Amino acid sequence: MTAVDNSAGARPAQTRDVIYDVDHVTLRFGGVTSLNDVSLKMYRGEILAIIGPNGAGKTSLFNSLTGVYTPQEGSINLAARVGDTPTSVLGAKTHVVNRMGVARTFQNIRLFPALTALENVKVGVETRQKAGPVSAMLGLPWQRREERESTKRAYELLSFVGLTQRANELAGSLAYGEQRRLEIARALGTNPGVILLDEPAAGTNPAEKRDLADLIQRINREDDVSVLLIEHDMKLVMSIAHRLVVLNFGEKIAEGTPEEIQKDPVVIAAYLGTTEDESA
Ligand SMILES: Nc1ncnc2c1ncn2[C@@H]1O[C@H](COP(=O)(O)OP(=O)(O)OP(=O)(O)O)[C@@H](O)[C@H]1O
Repeated sequence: MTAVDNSAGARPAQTRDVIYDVDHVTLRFGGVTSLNDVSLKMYRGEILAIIGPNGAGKTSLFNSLTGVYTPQEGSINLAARVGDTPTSVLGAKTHVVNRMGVARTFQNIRLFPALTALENVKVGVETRQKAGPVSAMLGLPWQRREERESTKRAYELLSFVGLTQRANELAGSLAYGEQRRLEIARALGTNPGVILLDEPAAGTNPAEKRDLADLIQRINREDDVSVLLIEHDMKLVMSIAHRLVVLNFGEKIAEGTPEEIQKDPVVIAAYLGTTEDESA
């Protein structure tokens, strides 16, 4: 992996503009506590990674941030776009959280395989438009204008993720790494302030991982979208994240820069499966 300039990490600390404010969140499923009193802040402009061993609670956190789950305790406030007033996401439906400026990709790719790459991105873009099926059928002038704008924006996004040449191919026929990038393009189509990427590098080869690392940094710099990332590939995470939050057994055990996290004995013990006492 090439050396990466993480200096943008200084930006959030200066502005302290909070996107997500997670405060003392606890999420239980029957007897299982998947998040235990977790607090964290995500700042505008940053690439923040959530890491931790299997079952640590990373996906539970993503699901709580996007309205899929409603934690029993604590609060989660969101101000995704510049100037937004912090608003609780607890109890909000996922599509409402999306409209509040949060886009997401999933561990298991969720494209429409029988639609073209272009059509998949247009689905994302059109969630922001006002035309419904009736006006689309009637072909009203503003509806036709929206259609043109949506096609133009979808082409821009395909170009941004390097898939212009694939625009008219079925999503299901694209290579795995291309599908991952297409999912990101579709998510960006909803014009988010923050994008949540759930294991974007899963199943990709080393060249695809490098492309992905580059793409995530471009989203953050050129498109000015804050990025929250779950990723098991430590090399990738450490090369692009400004900050990391580490979960283990549903609890936040550490938070800091890649350099701080890499040498944190509590984190090392969690990944090696030992307790501090055992490793002493
Ligand atoms: N819908 C659910 N019902 C019951 N238990 C759940 C549910 N979702 C998550 N859990 C439990 O919560 C805990 C945390 O799971 P979660 O999927 O959030 O971890 P993770 O860090 O994302 O793991 P992985 O890296 O393996 O994806 C696990 O014990 C899991 O079994």
